This record gives sequence, C-alpha cells and structure tokens, in this order.
Amino acid sequence: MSAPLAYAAEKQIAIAAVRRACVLTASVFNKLVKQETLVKGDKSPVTVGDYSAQAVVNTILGRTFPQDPIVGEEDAADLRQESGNTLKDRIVQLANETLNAPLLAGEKEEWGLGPSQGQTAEQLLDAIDRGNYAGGRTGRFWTLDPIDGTKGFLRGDQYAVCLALIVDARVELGVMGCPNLPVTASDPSGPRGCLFVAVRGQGAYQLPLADPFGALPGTRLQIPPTTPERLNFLESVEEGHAKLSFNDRVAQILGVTRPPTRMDSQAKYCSLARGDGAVYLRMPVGSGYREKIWDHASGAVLVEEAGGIITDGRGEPLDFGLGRTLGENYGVVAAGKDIHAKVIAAVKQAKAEEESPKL
Ligand SMILES: Nc1ncnc2c1ncn2[C@@H]1O[C@H](COP(=O)(O)O)[C@@H](O)[C@H]1OP(=O)(O)O
Ligand SMILES: [Mg+2]
Ligand SMILES: [Mg+2]
Ligand SMILES: [Mg+2]
Repeated sequence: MSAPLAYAAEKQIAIAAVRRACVLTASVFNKLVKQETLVKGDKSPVTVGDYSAQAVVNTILGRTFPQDPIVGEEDAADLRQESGNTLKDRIVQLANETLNAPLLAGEKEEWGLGPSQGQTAEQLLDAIDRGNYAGGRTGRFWTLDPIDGTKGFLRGDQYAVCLALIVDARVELGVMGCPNLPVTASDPSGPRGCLFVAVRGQGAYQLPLADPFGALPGTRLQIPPTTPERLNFLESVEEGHAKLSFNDRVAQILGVTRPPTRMDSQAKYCSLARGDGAVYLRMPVGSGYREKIWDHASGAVLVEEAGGIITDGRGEPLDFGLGRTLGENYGVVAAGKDIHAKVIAAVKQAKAEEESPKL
C-alpha cells in the first residue's frame, strides 16, 4: 500500500471547515442588518459574518488538531464588552446553527460536525480568540481570514474564506472558499461557488463549493502561457488597499492593452491560478499598512502550485515567518513563470520614474 499523501487529514478538515464557514457567510449576507457591522480600530469593517465564521473554523480545527495554534484576523475583545452583547448573541446563534447543521455531503461524524455540536457563548468567544497566536519562524500553525474582502462581501461582490497551514515559515496547504465566484469566468452569470485547494508538491485544484468531497481531486489548475491577448492585471477594488495608479503605469510599460479586472479578496489569486487574469499586482499606498499573512498565505501556495511565481515588489520571496504580518510592505507580484520577471522589471522602472520624475 502506498503511503498517504502529506497533509491528507489537514486537507480534509480544512475543506470541511471552509465549506461550513461559506454556508454561514452566504446565509448571513441575505439577513445582514446595519447594526451587525462594527468599524475596527484601523477603520476597516467587521461583521457578524467575520466573527462567526472565525468561531466555526477555529472550533472545527480545534477538535481535530487541538495542539495547533491559529493566526486569525479577528479577536473577541469587542464582543466581551457590555456593548458587544447583542452582536455576541447573534454570533453565538449563527455559529451554533452552522456547527449543528446536519452532515453535509462527504462529511464524516468523526470530524465533530453535525447535530449536538453546539457550543456555549464562552466556548465560542474562546474559539475566536484561539486566533490570537503571534506566528513566527518555526513550528506549525494555521492562518485564517474568516472573510477576506469584507467590503466586497458587504457589496455582494467577491470575498473568500481563506485558511492556510504554515510549517516552519512555509505555506504547506491553502484552502479558499469563494461563494460568489463564477465556476467559469467565461460564464459570469452562470453557477457560482468555488473552492480552491493546494498542498505543496501536490498541485492546485478547483472544486465545487457545494460538494467538494464528491469532486475530489477536482480540476487541476495550471496558469496558461501569457500571450498578449491574455495579458491583463488583477487588482483591488478599493483605492486605499493598493496603489492603482501605479498599476496603470506598470501595465503601460508592459504594453498591456486589456483593462484590469478589479476584484475584492484573494479570489484574485484564484482567478490568476485558473488563468482568468495574468498578473496580480498590489503596491502599497504609502500609509505604513503592513500586509497580513492571512491575506496572502493560501493564495501564495495556490499560485505556486499552479506553476506561478509570487514575490514582493522587489522580486524577493514573501516571508511568512515574521509574525502576523509580512513585515515592511514592498507589495506583492504574482504571475506566470513566463512574465513574472518582466513585471518586476516594469515595477522597478515605474518606481524609478516616480522617484525622479521627468521635468
Ligand atoms: N489599508 C489597507 N491596505 C491594504 N490592505 C488592506 C487595508 N485595509 C484592509 N486591507 C485588507 O486588504 C484585503 C482586501 O484587499 P483587496 O482590496 O485586494 O480585496 C483584505 O484582506 C482587507 O482586509 P479584510 O480581510 O478585512 O477585508
Ligand atoms: Mg478585516
Ligand atoms: Mg483579508
Ligand atoms: Mg477578513
């Protein structure tokens, strides 16, 4: 008998956790009311969906991998205040509805899913706070963005539930659930809901979000050659998240003729991996913002396993061993092997122009 593939158990549980979280976020979206969103210290929004998705994923991970720390975006501090009571009650209700829901296709009872898996409010707040791990250079931990692209989620556009396993600063497994992403980009009004999985050394795959286990191993993704017709940029919707004017100049240097595709969240990495767009470019707006590991870890391994390259804006590898952030922000460039070095060169040229503008 051949040895089981590396991270087989982690992959299964991560897929199950992300799918349950997606069921939750998709149903929350339809019921969300204004009072169910908070503005965090950094001015970004967080909804009952973000908190309860983090509670669900961390609870599911904790049952099978109780020793594994988690670097998660959200924490329960605001929910532990008197003023957070209404929000907390709603989160407990939503998380328990999701954890207690009957087994979905392909799920196993031994994963701790299904009826009577409900948790107390205290257990759920503690589950959210299991995401407070500091990260670091050595050892194994998960990183979770329960809703990546919260602004997209609130608009009804793209967002993703993103979970990755990092071992000794290397991303080994990435799972992303994209409830609003069309199954094929060529049919934008067709069926939606995709799940993306990559294990290092085992390839990148797309699965249907509604029944990922029934479709394993899924459709293998390989970034196609970057022909001039295919050459376009994938970039943020939000002007405050990336310097979009800089992207325009880099695109001009590269001779890009197609307009950029603007999309929230790591769904951009998924689109790149399956060839919907050719270059992911994200340069800092200069506000001192540090990129977070949960915003790039799962996308990074997906792009690499689809045959692409991901680096910072200087061409250096992203460092997932620095803690909760990627450190000083030099931006992110992800693209196919045939074009990545050209993008880095164009970024360098555009930066040089910025620093010494022609009079
Ligand atoms: N000032 C900022 N600069 C860069 N990224 C940010 C900033 N504020 C929030 N983000 C995060 O950027 C990501 C969205 O990027 P994009 O615009 O490319 O979709 C999200 O992870 C979002 O967090 P969140 O997970 O809370 O939505
Ligand atoms: Mg956020
Ligand atoms: Mg995010
Ligand atoms: Mg988020």
